[in-house]
Amino acid sequence: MTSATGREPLTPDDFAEHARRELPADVWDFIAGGAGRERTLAANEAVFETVRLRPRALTGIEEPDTSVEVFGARWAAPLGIAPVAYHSLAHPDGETGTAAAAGRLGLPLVVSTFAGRTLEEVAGAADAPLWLQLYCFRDAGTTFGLARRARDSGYQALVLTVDTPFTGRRLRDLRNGFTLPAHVTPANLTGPAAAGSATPGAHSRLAFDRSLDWSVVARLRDLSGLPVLAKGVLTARDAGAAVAAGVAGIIVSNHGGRQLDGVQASLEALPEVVSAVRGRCPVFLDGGIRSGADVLVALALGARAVFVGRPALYALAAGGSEGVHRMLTLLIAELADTMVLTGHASPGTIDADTVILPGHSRPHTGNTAPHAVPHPMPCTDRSPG
Ligand SMILES: Cc1cc2nc3c(=O)[nH]c(=O)nc-3n(C[C@H](O)[C@H](O)[C@H](O)COP(=O)(O)O)c2cc1C
Ligand SMILES: CC(C)CC(=O)C(=O)O
Repeated sequence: MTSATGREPLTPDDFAEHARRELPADVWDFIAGGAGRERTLAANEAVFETVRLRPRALTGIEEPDTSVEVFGARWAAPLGIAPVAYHSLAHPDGETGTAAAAGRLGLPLVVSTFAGRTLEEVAGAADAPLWLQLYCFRDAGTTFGLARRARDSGYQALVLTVDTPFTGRRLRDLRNGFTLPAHVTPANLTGPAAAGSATPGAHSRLAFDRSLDWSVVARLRDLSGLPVLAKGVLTARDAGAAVAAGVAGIIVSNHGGRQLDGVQASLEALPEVVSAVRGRCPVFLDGGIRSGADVLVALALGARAVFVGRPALYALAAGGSEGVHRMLTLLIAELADTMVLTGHASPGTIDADTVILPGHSRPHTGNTAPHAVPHPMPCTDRSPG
């Protein structure tokens, strides 16, 4: 697992560079790409560059405790792996390799509806919490069957993806005529739900249920007995609807810039959602997290924890299960260092005063409660005027 410069990867970007060399060009494009002109994809990472950290001196913290509690389970850090389809595209270890790596470190994995391994196989490989991400199919029996299987094999929550009535216009895939290699199939789908899945974009338009409304949250919760989170919320309005529908948590996400190009970066949307939720459920974030400092910034703006998507596949491509273990270990170590240097012995104290947002020379004062209503995040649009 060495990079182009012959060195061990030290950051998610190093893993990405390695993956780019390993993977066929069309597979790289499927993973790395976004919708439309990829403005939101770029903004997800760029927005973190605009936030400044505030150091603390002589705090006496020797070893910070990075762990957090989520739905009664202890995670080793406020960090998990986002649902990403087909890990076997990146490496034969697939989702079982990712689950084993995350599990060894005490970090959760959200398994995609489009996993290349069965839910039961992944459960057998994991020692840490598993959540199942759900797409809802026109064939409702498929969706509810997945939810029941998740409950029966020990998954701790369902993550309903709410931003994808069909997949966004991903121009790289359209130009490449992308189809999945024959060995990569959705192991948990059978019958009409699986038909045509080798072409993800076209398949989503045929198979996904676009008639859904928020009442599906209660149906999924009642039949599975599991907490249901909504993934893909970016506005106060949708956050309010999600809470009213009874979600146990919200994941602020724009699907890694793969759905509606032009929407806010996830971090930009986070304060609005946190304010609207008013502590009624935990708020999580994915999109653009590429360092331990990024994790801390998201917590400072009100996230309980964050998820990484592409970095998991890049690390898998670079070194299989061991690669994922190394990438996650590096992120936890960076987070721990950043916590010491900003004066936080545990994630619970990381508050809005830990960061300065663009356009501000000082942090907002008077807000020292952890995860309290944070600053508004100004738009990072760099266009003139
Ligand atoms: C290749 C790929 C496949 C994805 N598959 C799914 C999926 O099956 N379900 C889902 O809800 N989100 C899916 N996502 C979105 C991720 O869950 C997540 O929102 C996004 O990757 C986070 O951004 P990041 O890649 O910058 O960390 C996928 C993302 C990628 C890159
Ligand atoms: C197979 C796709 C529907 C997975 C997905 O959500 C994505 O590619 O963003």
